[in-house]
Parts: sequence; C-alpha cells; structure tokens
Amino acid sequence: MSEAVKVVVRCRPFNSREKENASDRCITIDQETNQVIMREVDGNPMRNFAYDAVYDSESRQTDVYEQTAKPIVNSCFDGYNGTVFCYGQTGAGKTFTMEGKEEPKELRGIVYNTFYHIFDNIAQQPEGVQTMVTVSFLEIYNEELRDLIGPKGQKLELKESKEKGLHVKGLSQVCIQEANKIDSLLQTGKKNRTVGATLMNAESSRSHSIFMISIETSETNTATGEKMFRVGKLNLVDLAGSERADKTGATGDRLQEGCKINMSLSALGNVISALVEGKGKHVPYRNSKLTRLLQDSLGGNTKTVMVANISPADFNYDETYSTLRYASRAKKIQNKPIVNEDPKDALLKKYLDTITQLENRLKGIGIDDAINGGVTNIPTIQQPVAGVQQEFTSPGTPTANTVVQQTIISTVNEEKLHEMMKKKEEEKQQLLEDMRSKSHESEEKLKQIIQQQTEEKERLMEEIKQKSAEEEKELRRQFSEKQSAAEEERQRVEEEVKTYHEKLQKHMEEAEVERRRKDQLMKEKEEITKRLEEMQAQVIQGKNYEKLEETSKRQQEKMRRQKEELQRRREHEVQYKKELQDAQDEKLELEQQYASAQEEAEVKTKKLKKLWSKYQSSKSEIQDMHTEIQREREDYLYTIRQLERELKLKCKIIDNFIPSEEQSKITTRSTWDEDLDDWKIQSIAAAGNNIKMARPQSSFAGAKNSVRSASSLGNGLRSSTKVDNILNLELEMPERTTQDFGQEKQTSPTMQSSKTYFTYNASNGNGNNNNTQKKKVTRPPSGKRPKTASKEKPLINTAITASDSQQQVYPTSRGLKSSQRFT
Ligand SMILES: Nc1ncnc2c1ncn2[C@@H]1O[C@H](COP(=O)(O)OP(=O)(O)OP(=O)(O)O)[C@@H](O)[C@H]1O
Repeated sequence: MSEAVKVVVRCRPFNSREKENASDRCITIDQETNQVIMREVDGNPMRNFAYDAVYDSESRQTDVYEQTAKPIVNSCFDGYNGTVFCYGQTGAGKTFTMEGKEEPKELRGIVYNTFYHIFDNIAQQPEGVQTMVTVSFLEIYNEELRDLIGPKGQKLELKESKEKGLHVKGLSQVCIQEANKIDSLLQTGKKNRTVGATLMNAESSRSHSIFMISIETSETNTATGEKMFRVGKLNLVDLAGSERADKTGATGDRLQEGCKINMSLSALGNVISALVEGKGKHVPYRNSKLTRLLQDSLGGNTKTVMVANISPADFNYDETYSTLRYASRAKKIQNKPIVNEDPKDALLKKYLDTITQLENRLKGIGIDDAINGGVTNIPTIQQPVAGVQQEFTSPGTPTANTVVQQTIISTVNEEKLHEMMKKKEEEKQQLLEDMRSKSHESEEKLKQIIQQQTEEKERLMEEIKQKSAEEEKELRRQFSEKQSAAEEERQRVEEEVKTYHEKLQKHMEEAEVERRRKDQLMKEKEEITKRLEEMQAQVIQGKNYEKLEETSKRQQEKMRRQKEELQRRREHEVQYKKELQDAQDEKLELEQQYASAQEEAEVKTKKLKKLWSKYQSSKSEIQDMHTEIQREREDYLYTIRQLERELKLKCKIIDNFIPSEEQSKITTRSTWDEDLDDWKIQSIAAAGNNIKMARPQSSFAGAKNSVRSASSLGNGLRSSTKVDNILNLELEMPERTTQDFGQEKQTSPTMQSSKTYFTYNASNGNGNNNNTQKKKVTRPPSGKRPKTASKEKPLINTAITASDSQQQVYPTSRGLKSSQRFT
C-alpha cells in the first residue's frame, strides 16, 4: 500500500531582526482549514496552501510532536521505517522544532519527545517482548559525512551492500537503555555539529544532521514458538536552511557552506520534482549525499513527515513562498512502507544468538558442576593429564640407563606437565570466576533492571496519581477562585446598586426636607403678608408703607426663585431616577445582548473564514487560469508564427513555380466545403501528386527525359526540372482513375497502360464545352516517348494533338483536359 508523504507547516514568532526592520505579517495560519494564507505583498497576489496540519507561532512543541512524529514512532515499533525532516529557510525554526531544549519540558523538541515516548512504549510492552534501541548521529557538512558521537573529525563513507543495503561505514551506534541518556548524547552531537553565526541566525546550522534511531523488537510466536524480529529505523533530519547570501551577509567559509547547502537542497528539490512528475522519470538520488541517504524516505520504504518551517514576516516573503511551494509538491510523493520482518542485519537477533551460544558452551564444559562441586570433574583438563601419567609410568623391562633416562625424562615431563596443569588450572579457575561473576552480574543486572522498571512504573504511577491529584486540586482551586471572583463581582454590583439607592434616597430626603422648609417658609410668608395686609388696612399709611411694600416685593421675588429652584430640583430628581432606571435597563439589555452578539460574531466569523478561503482558492484558480491562458496564448502565437512561415514558403513556391493563369484557374475552380471543412478542387484526383509518377524504366528512359523537358514548357520555365514535378499531370490511367473522376468505369486495357497529362482549358470549368472534354492519348506501341515531345507547345492550355485512332473518350471533367506533347 502506498501512502503520501505527510506535510505540516509551522510558523515561528517574529524575531528581533524582523521587529527591528518593522516587518509586517504576511502569513495567516488557519488551523480550522489547515491552510496557510499569504496576503498580497508588493503586487504578489494573495495565495493559500493547504496541508495535513498547520501550526502558528503560539503552537507548543508537544502539539507538533503528538500530531506529526508520534504516529511515526509508533509505527517504528511495528517494524516500519520512518523519517521526520524539517525543511525551511535559515532561521525559520528547524532546529527548534527538531531538538529544542531538554528543560523546561515545554521546549523539548521532536528528538527528546521521541526518546521519552520510545521508553514509555517499552515500559508498557507485554512480558516476553524484548527490545533494543540504538542510535547514531551524523552530519553532512560540505558534502562530507561526519560522525557526531564517534571519534572526532572522522570522515565516513557511504557504502552499499547486499546484506546491509545503503549504510554509512564505520558510523558509531550506541545502545540506549534509558531516555535520559539521550541528553548527554545530544549535547555531544551538538558540540560536534558545525554551526556559525549569520545575520539571519546567530546559531545557524551549517550542515544537515540526521539522528538515526533503530528500534528492534523480538516476540515469540505463541503458535510456533519461534522468535519473530522486527526492526523499525527512524531518521530525524534537521536540514540546513536555504539562504540568500545578500541576507545572511555570508562571506568566506560561510558563503561556501551556504553554496553547498543550497546545492544539496536543490538536489533534494530535483528529487521531489522527479518523484512528483511520475512514473518512468529518472530520480536523481545520486546527485548528493543527502538525497542518497534520504532515498528510502522519498518514494521508498518509509513513512515520512515533512515539517516546513516558515517566518511570518513579509521581509522573508520570497523564501516563505518558495518553502510553501516546495512543501505543496512534497505532498504528492508516494511512499511504499512495509514491515521489516526478520531482517538479516538485526542486531538484537545477533545478540540473542550469541547469548544462546555462550549458554550452550557453558553447558558443554559443565559450568553448573564446576560452580557447584569444584573443578575435579572437568574432563578437558583432567583426561590428558591422566594419559600422560600412564604413558610415563607404564610397566615394562627397562635397562638401568633407560630407567634413569626415563626417570629424568619423566621427572622433567612431570614438572612441565605439572606446570601446564597448574597454568590450565589457573586459567580454568579464572574462566570460571569470570563466568560466575558475569552470570552473577547479569543476574544482578536483570534484577536491577526489573527492580528499576518496577520502581519506574511505581514512580510513574505515583507521578500520574500526584499529577492528577494536583491537577484536580488546581482545577478545584481555579474553580473556587473563579467562583469567589464571580461572587465578589456580584457583591460589588449589589453594593454599587445599594449605594446608588442610598444616595438617591438621601437625595430625595434632602429634597423633601428642603421642600418642606420652603413650604413652611412660604406659609409663614403668606401669614406675614396676610397680617401685614390686615395691619396695613388698619394703620394709616405713612412713608413706611412704601418701605414695607418694597420689602414684601423682594420677599415675594425670593420666594418665587426658591419655588423655581425647588421645581428644578424635583425635575432633576425625576430625571435622575429615570436615568438610573435607564442605566439599569441598559445594563441588563447589554448583558443579554453581549451573549447573543458574541455567538453571532462567532458564527459570522466562521462563515466569513469559509467564504474567505473559498474566495482565496477561486482567486488563485483564476490566477492559475490566467497563467494557463497566457501560456496557451504564447503557444498559439508560436504556432501562428510557424504557420505564417510555412504559408510564406507555399506562396513563394506557388508564385514562382505555378503560372499565374493556372493559379487563377485553380482558384476559380475551388470551393469551400463546409461539411468536409476543406477546399474542393475539381478533378483533384488528376493533380500531379495524386497521380503516380512515371518510374524511370530502361525502355522509357529516353522518352521520360523527353517528357520531362516537354512538360516544363509552361510559363517560360521550360528547362526547369522542378517545374516538371509540379506541372506534370502525368497519369497512368488505372481502372480506379475513372472512379476518382466520378465518371463511368473505364476498363480498357489501352487506358491502363496509357500516359496522360492534364491541364485546365480556358473554358473556366464549363463541363459542357466540347473543349473541356478530357482526351486520352495512348503511347506508341514502342512505349517510348517521341523525341519531338520537347518541341511541343506548352503543357498549359495546350490542345491535344493525338491521332483520332489513338484517342479515347476520356471521362469528362469540368474544364479539365489532357494534353500530350507527343503524337
Ligand atoms: N516556534 C518557535 N517559538 C519560539 N522561538 C522559535 C521558534 N522557532 C524558532 N525559534 C527561535 O528562532 C531562532 C532560530 O531558530 P533555529 O535555529 O531553530 O532556526 P533554523 O531553521 O534551524 O536555522 P538554520 O537553518 O540557520 O540552522 C532560535 O533562536 C529559536 O529559538
């Protein structure tokens, strides 16, 4: 089953340089539709691209990991190969995405998360499943392969073998048992990786790095009892960024590195293009080390994810557009991942085989007995010694000399033997000791591992419990915080309303008191006025009268003003009350409106977004159509130019080689046939090219030459042989010729062997004219053309001068007549 390369895009936040040069945002990430929208910049139209997933500058490392790399890591456990590679302009965030930092947790990139995930998976595997994890780390710097965790500065070579396939010879492979070992390994690799500062990135990677993880698992088949091995190889690739020298400000080494980087990236681009273009197309994997190493990841046996990193700033518009186009193309690559079962180069298998062999060897030399009951029964050392002793002490009838000799030899041999035995004994002891300690060590290790795993499990369980308890606590705390905040808010509003009411009440009371006081005053004043009037009526008015009247007037005026003031205050009070009521109503209404308006806004935003993306895609479709039309137009113009050239040639030939009167005759006899969508020319079947030309035959050779010169008489072009070819309306009259003319069948044998020339006469195509009758002239029985032929009149409009006896009735064709220049 083939599957497409998965492509995701991640946009980083603005960096300080972009902020300094006041760059604008030109990218919008729409996570609902998985689209990246590029706004219009400097006359470039708006563009949108869709991918498998998109991440904006707020996206978290874990989100990117969970949705992109995690599924691939899981499938490596099932025996699939996987590749995750980060692609993009320099400083776009590839290394941040791929590596990040180990602490704080939130900054861990794909490599870190992969390891924690791998060891989480291992911890959850059922009993009996064995796993082995190994890693390698290399860089491709200036087209050279370098080991990042092995001996420093060692250059490596790419090799291909039947057993291992394509591999890097001599590359270090480190076995990892715990996830946290990865940090030191990564640090070593990072220290060894080539980085350099450019204007675009203070820590720019100057090489492509590949972190290779191999996950080997073995499981026993419950039905057959056989061990099954699976190997999943995972490549985590952090590519160097594409860069423009004018932007990076690179010179010297940096510039050279940049060139090499761009070259290998363009080789990668060519591979992608070739794969996208389709079957049969040669894929240039061999053009760079990068593409050779990634051969399986692009169009091969691998599940691949490409992370395209981009900048949001219009300062990088061109680079971003190029990355997005690159990424769009990569989506079309089809891979064919398969499970790698029982591979020949499985390290785990080799390890397990070696362990079994060692165990068998131990059994073979009685290791158990040796351990339990001392060394006396070990045959390999005991038996030869016994044999030697027997040999030297065997009874016989020796002489005194021989006895002495034998005794000396025997003593010497015995000593040697003794020494040998001692040595062997020591070696054996040492071996046994080693084995014992090794087996003890392995037991201890096993116990330790089990103990560690159990502790780890317990710790994890404890951690999870703690975490969930903490989370619950945190949620509860947040909830109660929110609740108390809401309660506080409610109390505050209530308090406010209460204060408002109190103020109002106080105000009203004050106003009431004031009113009462004024009423009282008025009353008093009225009473006084009344009394005054009464008194005035009794007292004779002197000069005081005027004074009193004036005072009363002033008091009345004052009272009027006070009344007005009271009235004004009452009105104010009413107004105030009304306003308060309105404010409360408005507040309520606003509260209701806010909820519904927010919902409405959300719905409308969604609709707007949909419409917007539709608009965008239609726009880009139109743009594409324009480009297409432009291209077609150019094609058409090209074709027109070509046709014009051809037409000119034809016109030139006609004008120079066909007599003008013949041209006009042909033109007047031509009609456009709508049904056939072609020109119809009368008696076209008799035209030169439709008639078989006379082949040069030995018997006719002389005659043919004569005919050629005879037929070139028209229009003063007698000597031209080219004209012969054009003007010779030579006809061998086969049976079918008459059919071509649409006339009666003529089957006369004389006709079949005859040679006839045709030309239009002056009748302008009137078929009833006697002159228009075509006549056929047969050759003289000799078959030779008469030598006088060249002296005949021109072919064109020439009357036939064949003898009556030779003349046949020829099919009538409008205005066509045959001519012969030999009689
Ligand atoms: N998503 C992100 N969030 C926050 N910071 C980011 C993000 N992506 C990148 N950065 C920061 O931007 C800077 C450049 O990123 P990085 O080194 O990963 O770029 P690169 O694509 O690997 O560049 P080069 O190709 O030159 O090596 C770093 O300081 C990095 O921390």
